Amino acid sequence: MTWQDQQLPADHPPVRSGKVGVLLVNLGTPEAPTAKAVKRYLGEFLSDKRVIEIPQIAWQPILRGIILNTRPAKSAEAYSKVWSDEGSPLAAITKAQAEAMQRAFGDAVQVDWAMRYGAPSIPDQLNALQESGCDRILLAPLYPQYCAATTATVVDKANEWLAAQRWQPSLRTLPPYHDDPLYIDALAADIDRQLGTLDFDPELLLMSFHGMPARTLQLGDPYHCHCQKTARLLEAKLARPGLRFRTSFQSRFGPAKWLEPATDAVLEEEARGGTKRLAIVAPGFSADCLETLEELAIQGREQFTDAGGEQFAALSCLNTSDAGLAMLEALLKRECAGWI
Ligand SMILES: C=CC1=C(C)c2cc3[nH]c(cc4nc(cc5[nH]c(cc1n2)c(C)c5CCC(=O)O)C(CCC(=O)O)=C4C)c(C)c3C=C
Ligand SMILES: [Fe+2]
Ligand SMILES: [Fe+2]
Repeated sequence: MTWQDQQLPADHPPVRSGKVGVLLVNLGTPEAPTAKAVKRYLGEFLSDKRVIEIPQIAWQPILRGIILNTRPAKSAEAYSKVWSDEGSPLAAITKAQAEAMQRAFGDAVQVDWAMRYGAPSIPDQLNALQESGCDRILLAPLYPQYCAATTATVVDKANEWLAAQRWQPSLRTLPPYHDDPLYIDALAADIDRQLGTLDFDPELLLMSFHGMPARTLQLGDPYHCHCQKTARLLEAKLARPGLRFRTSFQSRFGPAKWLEPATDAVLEEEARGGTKRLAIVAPGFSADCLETLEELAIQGREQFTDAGGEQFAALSCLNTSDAGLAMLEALLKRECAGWI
């Protein structure tokens, strides 16, 4: 018998049950498609030093004086076009992914989800996991391609929380999975399935990844290389006669040079060059969100057809597809080796 098995005094803090926790994390999203909610969200997101890598003393006046007074209204309008009954697509899909993983793992593991910016926050969800008895937690940033602006800031936030704990749980982090056969095979299967439902045969499959400032490549961020490797492996897996592939980077922000080619420029160039039928996919996004549902599916279609393109399809992200959930379950279970 250990001392923990004996009668505990009434003022004794709770003793943990030795459960495993899994926390799925994605970027974050506003609470509502309103300028006020978007302003709060962008204020937190764009104040992150991992996202905007210029000295805060120079950046904060630009952010508070210009960006947060102009961008929220425009972004809120875009969000309102994709908002669902369950709220922001990014949050709703991440929640559904966590619920599916909870069913797959069963009672021995507690699965939850968090947003890096906005709610539910990483510290709140880590507290909840710990309170429900988890002493081992797998932190899973749902970014296949590692990027300091996404993956690293999730780990930073969790470490900040960890630093404030007397009794820390053991923490593991899901590594980037940009070239993992589980991921490439899931993408290929789901893209193949979706291409089979189209009423046209695309000439081009454009693989669009979220952009980053070009200088982050020189600074040693592997993001660009991870995207290129995903694209190369996916192309090899999906190759078929008559289908060309291209890779591009979307969602440019600010005046600095970003990774190229830009998705909007490629859509226009392809249409002007005579491509009539195009499908676009965003393999770097685990869940559909503003950047895929509005920027690609709505604006992208307009850019392509305005420049002479005729048929356009924006494919869904892995979301809660069979292939996507099976991949996620396999990745997470592998990372929990020795724990469950
Ligand atoms: C998938 C990886 C992502 C990287 C890399 C990334 C870098 C990055 N993003 C911005 C600025 C914005 N991104 C916004 C939305 C957004 N970004 C990602 C993912 C990555 N961003 C997602 C999943 C989303 C969608 C969120 C949603 O609510 O659906 C936005 C907000 C929308 C807007 O106002 O346009 C901004 C701003 C920077 C500056 C950056 C790297 C430096
Ligand atoms: Fe972004
Ligand atoms: Fe590279």
